[in-house]
Amino acid sequence: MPTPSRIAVAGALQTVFGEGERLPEAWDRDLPPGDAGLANALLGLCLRRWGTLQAHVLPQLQRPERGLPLGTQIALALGLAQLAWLPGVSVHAAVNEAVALAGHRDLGFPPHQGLVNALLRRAAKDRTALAAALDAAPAALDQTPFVARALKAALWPWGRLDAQDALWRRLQTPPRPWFVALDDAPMDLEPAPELPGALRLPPDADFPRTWLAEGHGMVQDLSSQALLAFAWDRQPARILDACAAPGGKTTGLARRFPGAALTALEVHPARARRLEENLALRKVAAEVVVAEAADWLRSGGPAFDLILLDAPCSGSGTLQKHPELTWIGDGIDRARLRAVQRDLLEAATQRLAPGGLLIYAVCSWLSEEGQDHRDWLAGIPGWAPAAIWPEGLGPAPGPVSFFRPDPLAWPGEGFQAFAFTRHPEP
Ligand SMILES: C[S@@+](CC[C@H](N)C(=O)[O-])C[C@H]1O[C@@H](n2cnc3c(N)ncnc32)[C@H](O)[C@@H]1O
Repeated sequence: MPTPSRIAVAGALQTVFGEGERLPEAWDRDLPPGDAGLANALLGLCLRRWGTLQAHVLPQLQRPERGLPLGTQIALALGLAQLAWLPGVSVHAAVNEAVALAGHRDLGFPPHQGLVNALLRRAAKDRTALAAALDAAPAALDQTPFVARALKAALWPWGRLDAQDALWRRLQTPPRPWFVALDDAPMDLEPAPELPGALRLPPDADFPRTWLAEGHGMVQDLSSQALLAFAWDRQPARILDACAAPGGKTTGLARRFPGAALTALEVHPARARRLEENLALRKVAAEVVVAEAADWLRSGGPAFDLILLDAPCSGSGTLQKHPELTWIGDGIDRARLRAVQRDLLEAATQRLAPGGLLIYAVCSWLSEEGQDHRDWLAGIPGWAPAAIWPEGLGPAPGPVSFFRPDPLAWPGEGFQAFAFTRHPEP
């Protein structure tokens, strides 16, 4: 029987390659801490190097043109990744676990247990040579049209299309998370040099699961933390977080504007439950409403002084944290997303108080998900761009009303955010 960490990784790979779905947040939640570390490392390697791993196997098959069932591909990817890149895993464990996985009725393909055994034993004869051969494979094997589009979109505004290889190399390294401390509970974190207030784990420190689970802090990407440091000197009375789960930015808004009445909308009931749990854990007072935001905004009610629209998006800026997007990104219906984003933005304009601030954000590099919506709103009479470039990041490289960090200089997620204010009625 394979260990829980290998079963969890194989299940995650089935989700991505079998069902074409994103991985759920905290996909490793049920694993003990020691197992979760190995599982995350292994899953990251399999996802980042999936194309290379499969290409390595194919020429060794008698009938490569027939390909392999997914269960066999997964067992081989797990075995090869451990042999090549996880020297702490013994040959015995790497091979036997993978063979056992191949024999798993739901996750593997039992008729290929012998094949998996033979291919992995051959690879295990020289682990160094295996790693060298895999590392010498062309980067293109691990890319898809979605990746190519994301890289170009990230670099084009900076006139740096020549830097696609450099950016891809960064995206292929596992990210080190950033944290926000919510109280004084001790935790061995160090200030992140990129942004005042952002924190990082010292190298080799254990992931602070208990500290997070007890609500003393949260993981939040640097770009999201920077967004919440936007320059605005008003104290809003009513704030709406229109797309709120799992509540990272709701928490940030509550901390920044403690006196304001905060409403958090979320369309998916399960995600809304998660939002409520997170807010309760962090002692954030907010009214959580389960509703489709555009409908809810258009259904009438009082205006808000500040609306944050952290819109659903392709996530193209999160490839480093979510390597599975490489393989499912081409299946994302971008036209539908664009339409949803525009609809949400239009609905939000109907509920902003005169003089209020409307912030739109996406963790995507694609212009169609950010810049294009900004250009659209700029053409609507009565709306004016407002500063959003985060205080503490130094001078903005472009308009202060557009937060689009340079991907070659900024280690946070790919991000586009813009702000508009509504002119008071004449
Ligand atoms: C980018 S995530 C928000 C992340 C969140 N702001 C945070 O910082 O933790 C977008 C969220 O909006 C929700 N959502 C998507 N479409 C929505 C809609 N039409 N109305 C309300 N919520 C929506 C998604 O379920 C998802 O939880």
